[in-house]
Formats: sequence, C-alpha cells, structure tokens
Amino acid sequence: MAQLTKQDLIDIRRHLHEYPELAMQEVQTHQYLLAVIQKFKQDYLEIREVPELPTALLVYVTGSAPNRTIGYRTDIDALPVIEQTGLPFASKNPGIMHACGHDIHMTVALGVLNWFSEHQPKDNLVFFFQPAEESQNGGKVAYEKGVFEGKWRPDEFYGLHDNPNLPAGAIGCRMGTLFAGTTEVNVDLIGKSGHAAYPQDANDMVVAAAQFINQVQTIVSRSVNPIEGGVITFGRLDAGTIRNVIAGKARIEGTIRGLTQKMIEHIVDRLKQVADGIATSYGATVNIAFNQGGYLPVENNDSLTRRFIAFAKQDSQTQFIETQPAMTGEDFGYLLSKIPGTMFWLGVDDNSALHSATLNPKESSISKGINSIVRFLEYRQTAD
Ligand SMILES: CC(=O)N[C@@H](CCC[C@H](N)C(=O)O)C(=O)O
Repeated sequence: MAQLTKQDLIDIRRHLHEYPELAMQEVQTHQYLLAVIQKFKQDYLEIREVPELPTALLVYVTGSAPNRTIGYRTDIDALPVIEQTGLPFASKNPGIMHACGHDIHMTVALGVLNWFSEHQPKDNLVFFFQPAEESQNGGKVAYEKGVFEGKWRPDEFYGLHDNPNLPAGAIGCRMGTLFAGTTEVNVDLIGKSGHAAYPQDANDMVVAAAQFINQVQTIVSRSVNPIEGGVITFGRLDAGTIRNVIAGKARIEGTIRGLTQKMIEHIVDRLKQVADGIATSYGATVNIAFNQGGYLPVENNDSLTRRFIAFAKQDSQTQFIETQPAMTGEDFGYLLSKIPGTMFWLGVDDNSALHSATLNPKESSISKGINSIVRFLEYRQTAD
C-alpha cells in the first residue's frame, strides 16, 4: 500500500468507530490495526505482538542514522456509552461507543506510521497501540510487563488526546501538568434491610448514601484551596431492589481528580474521614476503597515540551493554542513518569463533550493532526 489518502483515513476511522471495544477486550480492534499495518510497506517496520497483553500492538521503525528512539502512543479502547449521534457509521456494538475519540487517536497514529513506512526516519520510532486507557491502566500494565525493554524502550514519548473545544486540527499543549491524576473510589455501605413500613427495625442505606454524597460535596468547596482545585464525581449509585423494601446495602462509585499527588492524597484523607463519620452516625459499616492504578498526573517534561511548543508555534502548517491544565485523566501520566515526553491535545471542534453519547469529532482534524505530528517528528530528528 502506498501513502494513505484522506479518504482512506476517513474510511479507517469510520470502521474503528463502528466496532468499539471495552478496555482489555479490544480483540477486533487489534486484528484490524494489524491488518492495516501489514498492508504498509514493510522495509523499515517490525511488528510486535505481546502475548502477555494480547490486544496491545507495537511497531518499530528502523531509522537510517539513529541518535535516539522516539515513542508515539495511541490508546485503542472505548466506553460503555450508548451512542446517540445518529451517524451512518454509528457503533454496531450495543452499549459501547468511541465517546472519547480513541478512533481518531488510532487513525492519526496509523497515518503517522504510514508516512514513516514510506519515508524512512533518521531516528528509530516505536509506535505503541495501547489497550485500556479508560480503565485498567493499560499503560502501566504494559510497562510492568516489560513491553518497553531493550530496543523497544523509547528515549522520549509523545501522545495526544482529542479536544472538542479546540478548532479541528489545532495542537494544544502547555508546560508542566497537562492532565490531572485520578483515583477511583468505591464505597460500600452496609446496614440492615427491612419492610418499608417499619423503618425503626431496619437501617436504611439509601438515606446513609444520600447523606454521604451530600457531605462529600463540602470537601472540594470547604477543604480544597480554590486556586489549586480538585474534583470528586460519583457517576454510579446502586441501592435497593423495590420501593417497599428498605435497602440494607448501597454502593457508590466515583472518581477523584487533582493536579498534584498531594491534592489527591488530601482528598482521599477527607473522604475517609467523611466515611468514618457516616459509619458512626448511622451505625453502619462503611467500606471505602481507592485505586489510582496508573492515572498519575500527566507531567510534561520541561526540555522536550519547550522544544515541542517552540516547533508548534513557528510551524506555518500548525495552529498552536496554549491550554490550561484539564481535570481529565490519562494513564499516559504513568508512562511519562518513567520515560520523559509530552502529551498534547488535537482539536476536533465539536459541541459535545468527551464521554458524551453525541460526541462527533470533525474528521478534518485527522489529516491536519497527522501533518503536524509528522512535521514535528521530522524536525525533532534534526535536533540534539
Ligand atoms: C481522557 C479521559 O477521559 N480519561 C479518563 C480516564 C479514566 C481514569 C480512571 N478510570 C478514573 O475514572 O478515575 C477520564 O475519566 O478522565
């Protein structure tokens, strides 16, 4: 296959969009990516499957006179969201949607890889098609399983996330922290079920859960420095079976966000205190569990990011926008804690937010993004 055309790229993106898969279940996605890459000119490419992480895929591009190995990562998983875009290429996998734009991410990565399969780079390149960004921290799992050992370890790592608030194809970035660190929180409240008519004989966990959620709302408003900020969102609440049985159990699932580890730890401590208080005042057992996994704050490396931003500002074909830190999370934060690099935004100009059932990124962002990234990687290879 020669250079992919704009239409090829749109066809690829639409196929990926039609068949989204959840974290660690990206079997068809993996097969499709492999089939596309196998059609590229193979002269400089080495494709690597990873038995310990079967839906991951790596591709090594051998440079002509390498000074370094540059990594480029894309995530490949989707979300449990029921698509409501009405698009002709809407998800065919019920209840699953590329509502975070990873279909765009993958297509851009394929476009960049396709370019370098036709135009041998000077430096070596490693492309990492990563499972499980939305949950189960695929980046951390890959690192811990030794995926980046030997020649597969990049000296520096780059990756993007799409951004509906930026113009299609624009590149957004900043020095320092780009994304928050996140920690999942699960709360189990255990009381006593009973007849709706006899509350005095039961211990109602719907009431306790409601009180817990309300009290937690004061953590960010009263215990967090407003200049630093933080987020606690409970996206799931499960309690009871029917209107006339008092619920003896409730389960609350949420996510905590902060731009520093210190802030995340502070919020975790306050949540534990609120949970203890609810346990005491309601005579309930309240078990609270936290899991950060690999979702560390995304810290851009100083010198690499300064160079990246300098390139993007002066490149006549790149529209650069300096952005604020965002409270979205990304397990690329873990990889950047091990390997220096830069995460940046790719604008996809849409009225719907990330994770929304109507997200519809502008497809013109794909070829613009590929062009800027190829130009950056070529520029990077001429520098020290
Ligand atoms: C870009 C994006 O939306 N990432 C996700 C990452 C999820 C992190 C983790 N599972 C959690 O919810 O804490 C996000 O929700 O920001």
